[in-house]
Amino acid sequence: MAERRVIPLARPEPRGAEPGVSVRGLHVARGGRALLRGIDLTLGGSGITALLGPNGAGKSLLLRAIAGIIAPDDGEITLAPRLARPALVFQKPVLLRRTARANLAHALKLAGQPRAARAARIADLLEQCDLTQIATSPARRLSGGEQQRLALARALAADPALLLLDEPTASLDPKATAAIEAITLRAAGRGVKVVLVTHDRAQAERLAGDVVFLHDGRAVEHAPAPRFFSNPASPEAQAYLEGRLIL
Ligand SMILES: Nc1ncnc2c1ncn2[C@@H]1O[C@H](COP(=O)(O)OP(=O)(O)OP(=O)(O)O)[C@@H](O)[C@H]1O
Repeated sequence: MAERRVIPLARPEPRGAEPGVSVRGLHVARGGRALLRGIDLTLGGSGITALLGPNGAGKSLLLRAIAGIIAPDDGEITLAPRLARPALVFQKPVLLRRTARANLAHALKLAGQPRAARAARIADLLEQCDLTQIATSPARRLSGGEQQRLALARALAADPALLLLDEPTASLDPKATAAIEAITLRAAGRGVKVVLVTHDRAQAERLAGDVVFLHDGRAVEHAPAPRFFSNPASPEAQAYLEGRLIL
């Protein structure tokens, strides 16, 4: 009989041994400028990894490359088969100009979910993301936080094993941020691998099991979060964590 898993609310620890995302010699250039410059990384198949670093470091580009929506100029990215269909959530939610429920119905249809199963799944997603009360509201009338919860619900519709979040709370207030963080932690608790781009060091401390610090197109450091925050190894990360500009 299948074992039922209890969903922990605490920060999930990375299971380091299980490979998830492998990035080898990744280079991305645009307009003759090298933007990602030889990134080598191995991320575990579960837990939350934060991509942290100053503006322009290359965090979003790396996330998009992992998502497969930008092509490397050199190098390769390999996803474990289980993670092969990632879902991506942007800072500014991209939603259909229809109700919250219709947005989820559309996502489920795209995910190939049989029509008969959709209603129950929509109810589940609305519940998970605290959207049940506003299911019939037009998405464009929702607050920023509600729209982002809907974007997350839509991303979760296809039951992805890899969730890629690009600054999902950057324009949200603390309460809305807390709601997004809770959904993220619950997803990770169910075994979804999360890669989170954030500017917010405190958010990385709250959520992440491991941190990749990027600077100037390079992954300068990759460490377990407690070690990264208490004892960063690279001068760049030390400067960043002390609030100094890295020139
Ligand atoms: N399509 C593009 N063409 C030219 N330059 C680009 C393109 N996309 C990104 N860049 C540049 O690549 C660098 C890295 O961008 P990226 O968005 O990945 O940074 P980031 O670390 O996510 O920064 P931020 O936190 O400000 O979003 C920046 O200097 C950016 O201006």
